[in-house]
Amino acid sequence: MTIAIDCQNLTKTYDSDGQKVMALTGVNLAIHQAELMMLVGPSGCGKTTLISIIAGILDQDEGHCWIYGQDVNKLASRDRLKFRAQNIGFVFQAYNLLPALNAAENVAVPLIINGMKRSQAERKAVELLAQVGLAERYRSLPAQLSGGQQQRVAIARALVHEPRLIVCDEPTSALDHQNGQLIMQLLKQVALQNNRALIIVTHDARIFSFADRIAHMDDGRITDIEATVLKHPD
Ligand SMILES: Nc1ncnc2c1ncn2[C@@H]1O[C@H](COP(=O)(O)OP(=O)(O)OP(=O)(O)O)[C@@H](O)[C@H]1O
Repeated sequence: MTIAIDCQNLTKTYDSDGQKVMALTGVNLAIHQAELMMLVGPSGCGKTTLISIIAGILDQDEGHCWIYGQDVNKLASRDRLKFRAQNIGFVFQAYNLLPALNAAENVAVPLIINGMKRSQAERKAVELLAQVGLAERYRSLPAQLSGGQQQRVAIARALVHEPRLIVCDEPTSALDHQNGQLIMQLLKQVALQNNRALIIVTHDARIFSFADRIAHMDDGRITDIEATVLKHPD
């Protein structure tokens, strides 16, 4: 199996009002191509910090993280932005939609950043919104959508440019069972496509069965990695 993401000995300390907070204390984690890895653990154990480093949004203090062979930390900031825009889709816990743009315009952003013409990008965005069950709502502003609908827009935005790596922080937290299953089927289908990889932070036990492996985290490190026994019927 070919490795997509290789984290070695990652450490990260935050400075919080003069106090040092050790968020990662030496994380080693490898994720294979075509794999869906879930990351679970108690609040504050470092999950968001780890996936932010993997996604190139945050710098580690020590250690290395190779994404498809590229040590993103070593790239100059312009090249890093380009690498991220082309290769990584990120679903934030707080969705981070742009409030002045409607759903289709929000989803089109990664395509436009990567150089696609606006009209073509918005057409593709509408197609993806239909896949997440929002065909009728593409003209709505984020404020006109429910939390679950905003979450689905954020997921469509993370997938639209077909990135090789998709990183999701609690992607089903605002979704009911039916929409949670729909989104996981879509994410799983995407992850299994040639050479992609997917990492999902979640507390949602209803979706554990979609994982290929589950990494358990505690106190800033990975404590255990289990291959899932239960496979989803789909
Ligand atoms: N910007 C920051 N400044 C200071 N401390 C931070 C910052 N971000 C995170 N921390 C601290 O680092 C530790 C790890 O936080 P992190 O958000 O990675 O945990 P988490 O496992 O994702 O938590 P949750 O499940 O609650 O989202 C926590 O102790 C947190 O308080």
